[in-house]
Amino acid sequence: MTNVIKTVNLTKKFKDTMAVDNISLEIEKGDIYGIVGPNGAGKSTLLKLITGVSTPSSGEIELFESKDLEKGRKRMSAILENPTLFKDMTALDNLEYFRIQRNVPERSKIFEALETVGLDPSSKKNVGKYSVGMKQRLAIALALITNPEIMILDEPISGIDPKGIYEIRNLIKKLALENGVTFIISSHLLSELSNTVTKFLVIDNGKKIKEMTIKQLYDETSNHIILETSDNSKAMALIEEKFKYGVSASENNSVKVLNAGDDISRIIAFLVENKIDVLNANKTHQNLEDYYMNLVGR
Ligand SMILES: Nc1ncnc2c1ncn2[C@@H]1O[C@H](COP(=O)(O)OP(=O)(O)OP(=O)(O)O)[C@@H](O)[C@H]1O
Repeated sequence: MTNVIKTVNLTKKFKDTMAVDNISLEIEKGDIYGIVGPNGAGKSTLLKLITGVSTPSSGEIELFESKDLEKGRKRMSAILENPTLFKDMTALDNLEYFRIQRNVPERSKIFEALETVGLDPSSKKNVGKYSVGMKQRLAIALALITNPEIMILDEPISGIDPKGIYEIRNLIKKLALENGVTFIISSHLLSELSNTVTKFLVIDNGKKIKEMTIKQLYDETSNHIILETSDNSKAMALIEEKFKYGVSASENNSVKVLNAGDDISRIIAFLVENKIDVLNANKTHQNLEDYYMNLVGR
């Protein structure tokens, strides 16, 4: 696979603050790459370094496997803060303004972009009357008119209602899958990104805490077992002794066996051999926010 973005020991220091501290990452074509971290973790600064809004104190960036960043950044579009949209103009007129400003010759691009994000080009409604979600879709349309291969969106779904989030999510996935656009999107919440990204990086105090694919996340968080048995106390004692897994009493008169998902059949068979009836046995997910809080600790 082709690396479209690579950073090596990327660092940005502001006086006493290490906003980005030695971050190395590799993002492949078509990835939807999430950057997650609490307030002040360094997410925006990292995005600004990649887009060239800010210059690194040290470290390196490669775009499309090249150090020619000026050329690479022409193939990238970013929405770092709420873009300035003209509130008393329609979506179409806003896009027309930006098309001319950005020297995009084909007028058809603005219709294509509106269609992609699901906004009606013939709408007479001024943008000032748009919901937050519609404004975000328009911002994405605006970023699309230059046909970017990389899109960088700083907190694209904050402040949007669930329906709006659903639409933005599907839009990002569609663009990644059908058009091969590579995304970097940031968020405070792992749960907000987990339905969208293919891979993510958790940062805090500018440092890389954990990088994993979404599959690894689900493997790590879905590996517990919830059991209902005819004798929970005895079941807990036997499982702990035989398998050395952590066990605890769980809600609804059940038993939770930690990180034991791969042994579910052996555990059931063992309990039955020991004359304990297993009434119910399921693998379960750890709450993603709990998992995330364990990683960042705040
Ligand atoms: N221009 C600047 N001058 C001085 N310090 C800065 C500057 N920009 C960011 N910082 C500091 O760098 C750290 C990282 O900030 P950054 O905005 O990148 O975090 P963030 O993860 O995007 O936070 P948030 O989610 O609150 O937007 C913070 O401690 C911030 O105060």
